[in-house]
Amino acid sequence: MAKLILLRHGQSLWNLENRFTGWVDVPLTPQGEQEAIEAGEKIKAAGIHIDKAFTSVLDRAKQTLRLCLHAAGQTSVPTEESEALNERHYGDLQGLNKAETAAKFGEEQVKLWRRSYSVRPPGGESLADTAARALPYFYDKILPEVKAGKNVLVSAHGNSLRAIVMKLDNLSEEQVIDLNIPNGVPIVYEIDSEGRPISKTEL
Ligand SMILES: O=C(O)[C@@H](CO)OP(=O)(O)O
Repeated sequence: MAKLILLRHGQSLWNLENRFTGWVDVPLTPQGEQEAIEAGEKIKAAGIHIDKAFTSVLDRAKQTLRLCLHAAGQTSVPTEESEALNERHYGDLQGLNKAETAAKFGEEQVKLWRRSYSVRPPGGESLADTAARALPYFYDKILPEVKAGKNVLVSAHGNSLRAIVMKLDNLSEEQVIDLNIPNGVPIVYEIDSEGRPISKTEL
């Protein structure tokens, strides 16, 4: 059965500095590079051959994909990139420190901005907004490849992947609040020819 592998980029500079990142193009840290390499080593150890890859247009996802595929020994995988897979746009919060923002606006408000389905951070996208551009791309471009039997790797972001996992795992708006996607951990779904997830494992 074909595999869909979802991979959040490795630790970025602003993950390390605890700053809202969104569409700001920050690089991976050395730890983030190592996480991407280890993700590739795990894919290799699992004997998974990647037929097709997708990434956002942001450097941290592209860097993660490149390091991962190199470590997996698979450097000539056809790849498509799209803004549709970008991180949620964090609007006016981009660049601000998350702890300082919570101290200013309150923990509850910041949790709503960060993890709720429909609350928009000021000037930015809610998870629902992110889903509204990530999911059409997922269903039009990514899932058809998997349904056709290809193993597909998607390198993207905490919130664009939350939107996809919410659908695949059939999570409610309440359940998605507690969904966090870890950096650099390949999440492997087996998908049948109808596009239905049959199993889910983390490498
Ligand atoms: O800052 C961001 O862009 C994202 C991912 O790091 O943050 P959050 O944890 O709030 O989804």
